[in-house]
Amino acid sequence: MGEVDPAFIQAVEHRPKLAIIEAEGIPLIDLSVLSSHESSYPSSTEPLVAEIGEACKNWGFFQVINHGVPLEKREKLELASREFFAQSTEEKSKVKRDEVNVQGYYDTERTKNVRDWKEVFDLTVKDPTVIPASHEPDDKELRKLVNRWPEYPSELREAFEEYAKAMEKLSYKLLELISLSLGLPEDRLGGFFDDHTSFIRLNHYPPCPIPHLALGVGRHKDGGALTILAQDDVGGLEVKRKIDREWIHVKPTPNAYIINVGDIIQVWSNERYESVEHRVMVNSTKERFSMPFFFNPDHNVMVEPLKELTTAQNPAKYKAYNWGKFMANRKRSNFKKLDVENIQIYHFRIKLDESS
Ligand SMILES: O=C(O)CCC(=O)C(=O)O
Ligand SMILES: [Fe+2]
Repeated sequence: MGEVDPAFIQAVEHRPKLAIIEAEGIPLIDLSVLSSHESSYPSSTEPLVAEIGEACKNWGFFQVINHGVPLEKREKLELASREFFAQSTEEKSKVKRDEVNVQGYYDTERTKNVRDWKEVFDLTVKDPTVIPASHEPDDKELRKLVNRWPEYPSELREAFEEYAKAMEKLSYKLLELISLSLGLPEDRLGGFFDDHTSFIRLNHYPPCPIPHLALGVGRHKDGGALTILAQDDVGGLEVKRKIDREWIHVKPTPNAYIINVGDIIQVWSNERYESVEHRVMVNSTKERFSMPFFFNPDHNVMVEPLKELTTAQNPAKYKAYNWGKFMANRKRSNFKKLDVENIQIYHFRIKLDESS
């Protein structure tokens, strides 16, 4: 790439600092106590629940080890992803997303209207996945998202399906632990996910000639419930630390998953837990691969603070909003550069004087 498209250039205040400051990182949590039991939570899991609660409250992010996901499943999909992205643009474009079916390959995503230095391939976990056809509140039409499978590598489909199953299992476990950490029954949140709209994004961040000016993904918060991220050993993910709002590097830990609570858990918990801003740095020599699993509820779920977590002294901080419409709105603005601001949960935030 000779001349770099100015659409990639971040505003001065959002440019990354290339020197990595080694600081206290996000918590590392060992899930091995879970493998000794299957369905109910004996008292031996209480310290784990407390640890998860603290991590969600203080960071919104943590890493897990001994999570029960077989390494081989992850490695198979990582390999298939590398093989897919190594093809020519022409080949990859055969499974390119379009305005009707937003699943597939694309290399022009923008975050807050600045282009991201990456290419991605999106696949829904349930195939097909049903979501509203448009973001218009009165439009009741639904649309089926179907996955586009590339011809090469032919192993991608099976690798994806196996990995997605393992991610589903881990996300239900995490959801139970998060419910318990909020003082709720373990099965309080699972019902929102019967027809979940989760998807996996395969990310490829090529080497970048201007790593001090561009980002792999600009600063953002994840809009869904939970994200489970597999990153390779290159590094580049940064999380905004809550205590001082500094960008903190997330050091790769072999075979760990990085978990973060998304906007939906922020709303359900009435802000006991917060969805935290993060971004991805790129570098001039190494390409990087990552695979986030976005755990999202059914499209018809109305997201609002859970009644058990609100009181007269701590009233609901959000009005209810429909997840499917929220998602349809986001997908729309991903696709085209629009002048309007991306939909955000603060658009549903109740101002104090309205609620009193
Ligand atoms: O690649 C990464 O490390 C994170 C990507 C991310 O934050 C996202 O796709 O939402
Ligand atoms: Fe993210």
